[in-house]
Amino acid sequence: MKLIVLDRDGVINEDSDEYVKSVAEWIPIPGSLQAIARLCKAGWTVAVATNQSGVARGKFDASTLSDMHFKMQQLVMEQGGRIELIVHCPHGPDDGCDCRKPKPGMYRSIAEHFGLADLKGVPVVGDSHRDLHAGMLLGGVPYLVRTGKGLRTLEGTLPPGTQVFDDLAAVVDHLLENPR
Ligand SMILES: O=P(O)(O)OC[C@@H](O)[C@H]1O[C@@H](OP(=O)(O)O)[C@@H](O)[C@@H](O)[C@@H]1O
Ligand SMILES: [Mg+2]
Ligand SMILES: [Zn+2]
Repeated sequence: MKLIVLDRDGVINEDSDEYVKSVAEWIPIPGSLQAIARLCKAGWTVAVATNQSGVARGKFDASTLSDMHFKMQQLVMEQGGRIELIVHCPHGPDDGCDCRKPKPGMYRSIAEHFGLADLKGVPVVGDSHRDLHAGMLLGGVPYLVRTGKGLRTLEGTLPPGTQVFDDLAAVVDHLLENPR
């Protein structure tokens, strides 16, 4: 199957160092919703894996997060696409969970959801090193975008084989122009 796993904040929507705390603060990055729809129309299955420590930090609650994801899904569907699965980690850095990136728990759950043993060859798109590292632990192919925290991430060492693009739309252009 043509599966892709996207980070949320800084890839699909604008990120904030103050956390994205409300539906109103959830603002799509130009071209990202259309990019997801283009993938879907080309037969791709789109999943999202997102750290949401803002829940553990008390910045917003699970219901608000769910409302943000309803908005994201609705806006993608308005473009003719659909996000098949959204997995999030609500925990904080000190909670010792298995799902907070860079741990691979969310990516493992996504693979299991689709009946896959791993994510070998699956593009994993993120704006932070932890997104790429977590996806690669399951065999994912790393793509960094310059949106969100991507430019900051570029200042550090990237995982080997990481391909860098300006934004999600550019990643999708590349994937659709180079069918595997
Ligand atoms: O990029 P994804 O995984 O979709 O979501 C990241 C967000 O949950 C937040 O992650 C936080 O990291 P800490 O959780 O505080 O380390 C900070 O980087 C925030 O600026 C950011 O909005
Ligand atoms: Mg991010
Ligand atoms: Zn977690």
